[in-house]
Amino acid sequence: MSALMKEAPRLVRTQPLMELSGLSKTYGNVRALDDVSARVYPGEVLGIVGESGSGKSTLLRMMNLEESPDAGRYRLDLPELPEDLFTLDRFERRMLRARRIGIVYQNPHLGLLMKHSSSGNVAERLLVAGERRFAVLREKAQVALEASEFPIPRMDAPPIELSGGMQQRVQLAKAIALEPAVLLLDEPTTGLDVSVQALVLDTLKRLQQERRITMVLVSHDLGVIRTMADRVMVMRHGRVVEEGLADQVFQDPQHAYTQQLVHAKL
Ligand SMILES: Nc1ncnc2c1ncn2[C@@H]1O[C@H](COP(=O)(O)OP(=O)(O)OP(=O)(O)O)[C@@H](O)[C@H]1O
Repeated sequence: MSALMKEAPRLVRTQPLMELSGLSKTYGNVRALDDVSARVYPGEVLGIVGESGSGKSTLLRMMNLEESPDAGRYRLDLPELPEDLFTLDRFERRMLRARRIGIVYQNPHLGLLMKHSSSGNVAERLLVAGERRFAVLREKAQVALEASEFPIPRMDAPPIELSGGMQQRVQLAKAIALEPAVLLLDEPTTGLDVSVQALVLDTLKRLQQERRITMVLVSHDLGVIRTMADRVMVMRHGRVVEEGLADQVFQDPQHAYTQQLVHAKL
C-alpha cells in the first residue's frame, strides 16, 4: 500500500476534543464566518475545504485563539480550561497555544523567526512553556526535528537558508515539540513542488498514524484533503455547506457546490 493511501477512517465517537459553536466574524462589510460550528474528535483528521475567501483560515485562526469572533463559543475537552476559551486573556491564550495547540502555516514567515537557527525556533516553543535547561532544550528540539524528518545536520541553519519543504518541517517540529492536543495545518504544502508536497504529506500521515495526533487540515486542494482527512467540512461564503466522512463526501457529494468542487477535480 502506498504511504499516501488512507487507512480505514478512525470512527472514534466519544466526546469531541474540540467544539466551536455559532462562530460569526465580520471584517468591514465582509462576513468571513456566518454561524459556523465544528466538532473535532480525538485522533481524527478533520479536513476543511473551500474556495479562496470561504473563511477557512479565519476559522483556523479562531481555533488557534489568534482572534476572537463577534459571536460564538470554543471548548477544548482538556482539564482546567474554561467552558469558553474566548474568555481567556492574551497571556492565558499564549500559554494554552504553547502547550496544547500546534500550528503550521502556509507561509513560514508567520510561524518561524527566519533568521534564527531552526533548532532555536523549535526550542523557543519549549522555552515559552517553561523549559530553561539548555541541553534539554537542544535535545528535545532535535527529537522533534527528527520526528518531522528534518535533516539533522542542518538543524542550526536559519530557515531563510532552507528549502520550502525544510521550512515546513521546522514549523512542524515546533508545532509537535510539546505533543499538542491538536495540530492545526493551514495549507501546509501549498506552494511546494508536487514531489516535495507528497513527502511532507507522507510525514504528516506517518505522524498521525504513529501518534494519533488530532489534526485540523485546511486546504483548497481536494487531493490533499482526500489523502489526509477522515472527515470533511466544506465551506462557502463563510458557512458550512456540507460535512461528513471524507469517502462519503467525495463519492457522493450532496450539496451542489461540493459536487462542483469534486467534479472539477476529477
Ligand atoms: N484580517 C482581515 N481583515 C479583513 N478581511 C479579512 C481578514 N481576514 C479575512 N478577511 C476576509 O474574510 C474572508 C475569508 O477569508 P479567509 O482567509 O478566512 O478565507 P480562506 O477560505 O482561508 O481563503 P484563502 O484560501 O484564500 O486563504 C475573505 O473575504 C477575506 O478577505
